[in-house]
Amino acid sequence: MSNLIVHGGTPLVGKIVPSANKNAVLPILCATLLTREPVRLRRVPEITDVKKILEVFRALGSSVQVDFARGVLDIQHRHTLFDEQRHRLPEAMRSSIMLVPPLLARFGMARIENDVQGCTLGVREIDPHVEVFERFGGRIERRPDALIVRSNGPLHATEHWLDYASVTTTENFVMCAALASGTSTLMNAASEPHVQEFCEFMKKLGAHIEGAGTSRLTVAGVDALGGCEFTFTEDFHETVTFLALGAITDGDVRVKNSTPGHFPLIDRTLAKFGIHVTHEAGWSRARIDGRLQVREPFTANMLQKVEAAPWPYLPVDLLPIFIALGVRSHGSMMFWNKVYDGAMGWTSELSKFGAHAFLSDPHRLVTFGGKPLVPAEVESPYIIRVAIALLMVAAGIEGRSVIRNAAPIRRAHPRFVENLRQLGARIEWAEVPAQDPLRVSGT
Ligand SMILES: CC(=O)N[C@H]1[C@@H](OP(=O)(O)OP(=O)(O)OC[C@H]2O[C@@H](n3ccc(=O)[nH]c3=O)[C@H](O)[C@@H]2O)O[C@H](CO)[C@@H](O)[C@@H]1O
Ligand SMILES: C=C(OP(=O)(O)O)C(=O)O
Repeated sequence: MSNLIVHGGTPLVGKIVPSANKNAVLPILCATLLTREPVRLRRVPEITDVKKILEVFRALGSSVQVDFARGVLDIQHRHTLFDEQRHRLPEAMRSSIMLVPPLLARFGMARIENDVQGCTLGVREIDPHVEVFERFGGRIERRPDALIVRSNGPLHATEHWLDYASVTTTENFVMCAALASGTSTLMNAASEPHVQEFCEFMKKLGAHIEGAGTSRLTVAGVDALGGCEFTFTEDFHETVTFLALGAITDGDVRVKNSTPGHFPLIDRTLAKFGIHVTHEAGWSRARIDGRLQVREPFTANMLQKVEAAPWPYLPVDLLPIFIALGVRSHGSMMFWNKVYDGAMGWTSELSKFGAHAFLSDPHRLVTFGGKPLVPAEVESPYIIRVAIALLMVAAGIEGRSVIRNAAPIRRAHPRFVENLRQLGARIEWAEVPAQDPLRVSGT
């Protein structure tokens, strides 16, 4: 088990260049399997999810050359073969499901393990994905441990309207449509920055996509996709994380940011806690005047609130980071997770720091911030952004805290601890043997 030991209370100061967004990198890696031509990716982050997908590609016989120090990946799926008996898609990561369209396109069959769940945020359906595969002509076979998807020959174009704007289902739709015969249309498509970045990459491969960044996508199928070079942009999750870490420690952090156009709502949400963000000459900076303070709404008898939902709402993956700010800020704030029904259970851990947070229902939490906080040993669930949120709270409290089970951070953020140390944090990883569940405490 990987724990983080944090000696908090030090203001974080300095400059950070964020890594690439895991949720753009992973679909793009999966999409490379749609082409037999060489692809070069730059700014590839050394994170565990990337390594898992690259292992799969190597096992399939693809050529994979990666230099994480330079962030360069050269990949070519020319002599690639998939054998359903031998090969398994990685479990414990949602992105595995995005290997299905390229496997279907290349080998006419794919297999989805039952555990492609990723972060434990509550129910994460695969039904919208299955519907998309079926719409394109895929046939589904249910087995006890997996679903098998098959297609005879190329997929055929389709029109589809999603129940909700699902990120990975939209990416799967685009991958299926890119090589399907005819023009496909998706309504209620997801439009997150990572979906836009993914569509940009697909266009570089030669896909014909219109409407990226909107809720209506049109994809005209082509016979084959080519190779390309592509450079990942900075991860907005990491940008917000470092800005918020600067604010919660009363420091001054500047973060490189080439896409300030994605930030107006994020900035306004930070302003609700008294944090003022500026974007100048490619760098973002967060400052607080005095102390973290929840801004009172003008409407009488209403709680100030942060609502997270599919883009262009505030991204749900940022909610834990804002909850960390909520327990530090004076005043009350309501957090409303409109996406997941099981993403808030971890908030009971906050009481170990002396924080007051009330879970009203599975979707809504109220923080009563500004209480005196104490260092603590807390347990992170298997949720990347929660491990970070707990670390953020600890970083703002003088004394030694421990975040147990913080390893999920390595799924998305390379050199995270090194980056924090560069800003002045006193933090280190501690590898400890996992506890035996049968061992009674004290024996
Ligand atoms: C690899 C990747 O890109 N993962 C991201 C992707 O996951 P992923 O693509 O799995 O997330 P979805 O957009 O499908 O949403 C996840 C779940 O939320 C529920 N749901 C979602 C939206 C909605 O309007 N109604 C609703 O009920 C559904 O149960 C769904 O299964 O998008 C999520 C939502 O931004 C992020 O948390 C994940 O980090
Ligand atoms: C929930 C996340 O990832 P995944 O969908 O891969 O579990 C995340 O990136 O915060």
